[in-house]
Amino acid sequence: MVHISRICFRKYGNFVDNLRLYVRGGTGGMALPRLGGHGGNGGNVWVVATKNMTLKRIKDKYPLKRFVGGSGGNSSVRALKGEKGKDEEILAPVGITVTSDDGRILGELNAEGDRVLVAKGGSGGTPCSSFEPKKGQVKHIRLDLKLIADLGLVGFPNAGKSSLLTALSNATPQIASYAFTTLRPQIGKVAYPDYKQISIADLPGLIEGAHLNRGMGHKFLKHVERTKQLLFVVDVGGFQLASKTPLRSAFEAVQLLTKELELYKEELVSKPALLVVNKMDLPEADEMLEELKEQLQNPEDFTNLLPDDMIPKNFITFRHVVPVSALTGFGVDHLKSCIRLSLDEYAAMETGDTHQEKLQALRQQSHECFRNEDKVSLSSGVGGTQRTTS
Ligand SMILES: Nc1nc2c(ncn2[C@@H]2O[C@H](COP(=O)(O)OP(=O)(O)OP(=O)(O)O)[C@@H](O)[C@H]2O)c(=O)[nH]1
Ligand SMILES: [Mg+2]
Repeated sequence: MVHISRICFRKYGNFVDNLRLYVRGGTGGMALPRLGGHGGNGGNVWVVATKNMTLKRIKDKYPLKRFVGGSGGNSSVRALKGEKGKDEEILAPVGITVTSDDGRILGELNAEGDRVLVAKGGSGGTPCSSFEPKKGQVKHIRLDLKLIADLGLVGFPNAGKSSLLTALSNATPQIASYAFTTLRPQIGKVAYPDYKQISIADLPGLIEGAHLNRGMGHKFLKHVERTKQLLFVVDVGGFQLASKTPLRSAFEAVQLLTKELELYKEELVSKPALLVVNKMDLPEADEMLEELKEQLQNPEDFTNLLPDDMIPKNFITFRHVVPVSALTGFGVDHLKSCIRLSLDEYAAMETGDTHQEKLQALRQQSHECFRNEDKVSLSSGVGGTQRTTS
């Protein structure tokens, strides 16, 4: 046990998914009282989303974790308006949420080139400010990385999540027969014959009691917050963490995972989800699969298998239940098709929704437009144009 925790510590130490930084906008420049000039404004500090950047690189490159905008130039006889201070840019990876120390969200970096202003430079001195410049904003900010992937793998340790990602994608995650092999999230890309690519995030295994900070706790669940769908993976034969902990069947594993997600953030459970039943090459796998399917038909009838406080408020209805063997490749192509189908359906629904929303907004706008026209014509007393309502 000690051995495992030492390994966890060493490997996890390489992965940084949040960082606290000191930022300060540049001070404004002095004005020249004699000639009534204006000092230049201090430079701003921005966080800018860039490709191939990691929080670890920021940490290594700037050990002081301090970013300050340039000072504004003083006004002089040659230039009555002082030059603006240089902006400071913190290059950060895509997928960052920037928050202030008190938890207020300052902005999100969802695509390359997105930028968030984190500290404004002080204004330069002017005759109105008695020629005195202002200091820039000072803050501590937090950069919080949440992976952006189409699907997130959720499962107990050893269920075969990383093996599945290897079978599906180009990723080469670490695979081993002990729990907690995966210690940091990793993304794999799955390619389709029509060149469409989708991304899947492999996460460290959750265990029963993660909400009580057991195992890796809920630490990594933030990485499935932004995924479009969830891919539950269970071992058809169930899971037992240690000889002293109960053996959980595949059905129990599904419900315990659901409850852990619910305890982390209830919205997560309403994401579309697929269930992968792995290790179908094991003896008696077919019988166990049948039993699981039956239990999933009427989950309420089997809640007695779970501890009272671990019964989910709502049972997930999976869009697809797919038996596979990551080891032999059985069912993997079918799973690939189901994933694609589910994502395409979801995208079509979303465009349908946005279409409806846009239509609704347009209707609302034209409604308001007509109402304003009416008001104008009434207040001006002009008969104006006539409109027939349909
Ligand atoms: N028989 C059989 N074994 C499998 C299959 N898939 C994975 N395994 C084995 O199960 C063990 C765990 O596999 P991993 O892919 O590391 O499991 P994981 O869910 O990523 O585990 P953690 O990273 O610890 O959460 C390894 O010994 C794999 O070889 C399968 O389809 N059949
Ligand atoms: Mg793994």
